[in-house]
Amino acid sequence: MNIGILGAGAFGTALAISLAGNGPVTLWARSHTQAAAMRLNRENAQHLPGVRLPDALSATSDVTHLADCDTLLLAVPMQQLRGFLNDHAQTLADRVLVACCKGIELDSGHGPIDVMDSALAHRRNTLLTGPSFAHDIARGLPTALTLASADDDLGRILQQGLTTANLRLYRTTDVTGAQLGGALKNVMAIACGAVIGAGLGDSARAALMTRGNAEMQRMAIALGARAETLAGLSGLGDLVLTCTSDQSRNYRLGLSLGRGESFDPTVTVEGAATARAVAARCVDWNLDMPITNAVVAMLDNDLTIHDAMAQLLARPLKEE
Ligand SMILES: NC(=O)C1=CN([C@@H]2O[C@H](COP(=O)(O)OP(=O)(O)OC[C@H]3O[C@@H](n4cnc5c(N)ncnc54)[C@H](O)[C@@H]3O)[C@@H](O)[C@H]2O)C=CC1
Ligand SMILES: O=C(CO)COP(=O)(O)O
Repeated sequence: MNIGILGAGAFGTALAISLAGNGPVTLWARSHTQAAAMRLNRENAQHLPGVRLPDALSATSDVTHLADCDTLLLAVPMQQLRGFLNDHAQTLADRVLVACCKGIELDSGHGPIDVMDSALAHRRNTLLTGPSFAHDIARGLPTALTLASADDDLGRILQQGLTTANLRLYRTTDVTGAQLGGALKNVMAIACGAVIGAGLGDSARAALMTRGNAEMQRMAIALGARAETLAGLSGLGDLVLTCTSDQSRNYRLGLSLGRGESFDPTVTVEGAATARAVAARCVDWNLDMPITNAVVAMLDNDLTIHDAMAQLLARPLKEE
C-alpha cells in the first residue's frame, strides 16, 4: 500500500509518523512554508511540536508528489472537507480514500463518508475513527481505532495496511454508526468539560456521559446504525477518552464555558458545529436530544451550565 496523507495538522502528522514505521509515507500540507519547514527541521512545529518526523516521511505541498499513492488519508477538519474535496477532485480521483475527521457537516447534516459519497463520483470512501490523541499516536503509545468501510473486502485491505506497531485497527461495515459515534462524542465532551469547569463534580460527569451515550445511541439507531458499533471504539471508547482528558480540545472548550473563560477560536473543535448541525435537525428527525440542545444553548450564551443542568434534572422522570 502506498500511502499519502492530506492535511498536516496534529492528526495527519501523527498518523504519518506512525505509518512511516511501515514504509515511505507522503504528508501533504497546503502551506508551502509549513511543508518546507517540516522538511528542514524534521518537526511540525505548529501542530505537533517536540516530535521528530521520521526519515520515511516526506513532507510536501505539491499534490503531484501524491501521484503514486493508491491510498489517501484525508485529515482536514469536518467543516472544510467538502471544499477540500472539490478543490482536489482530480488528485483524489480513482484512489481509496480514508476520511480521518469527526463531525457532521452543518449545511447537509451528513458525516464524512456521506459527504465524500455525495461530492465525489467514486465510492471507495472509508473512515478511520476511534479514541486516539495525536500526541499519543505520535509518541508511539498504544492505540486502537476503527476502520469503517461499507465494502468489507476493502476494509480488510485497509485494516492490514494501516495497522502499525502502535495502531491496532478493528473494522466495521457500519459506516453510519462509526461516523455518528465519532461526531457525537465531541458534543458530549463539551458538556462534560462544562460540568467539570463549573465544579459540578465527577458524579454529574458520569451521569452526563451515560445519558450522553444513550442520546448518541438513540440518534445513531434512528439513522440506521447498529447498537454494537456505538458500544465499540468509535462510540463508547471515544466518548470515554474525550470526556475525561484535558488533551481533548472539545473537553477544554467545555472547561472554558464552565469557568466563564474565553477560548481560542482558531483551535479545531469539531463538537461545536456538530452540535448545531444536530440541534437544527433533531425535531425533523423526531429525536429527543436534550444534552446536544443544552450544549448549543451554552455555546450561544443562552444558558449557563448551572441553568442547563437544572433543566436536565427537571426533565420528566423516566425508565432508564
Ligand atoms: N488531534 C487529534 O488528536 C485527533 C483529531 N481527529 C480529527 O482529525 C481532524 C483534523 O484535526 P486535527 O489534525 O487535530 O486539526 P488541526 O487543527 O491540528 O489541523 C487541521 C489541518 O487541516 C488543514 N486544513 C484545514 N482546511 C484545509 C483545506 N481546505 N485544505 C487543506 N488543508 C486544510 C489545516 O491547515 C491544518 O493543518 C478533525 O476532524 C479531528 O476531529 C481525530 C482523532 C484525533
Ligand atoms: O478525537 C479525538 C480523540 O479521539 C480528539 O479529540 P479533540 O478533537 O477533542 O481534541
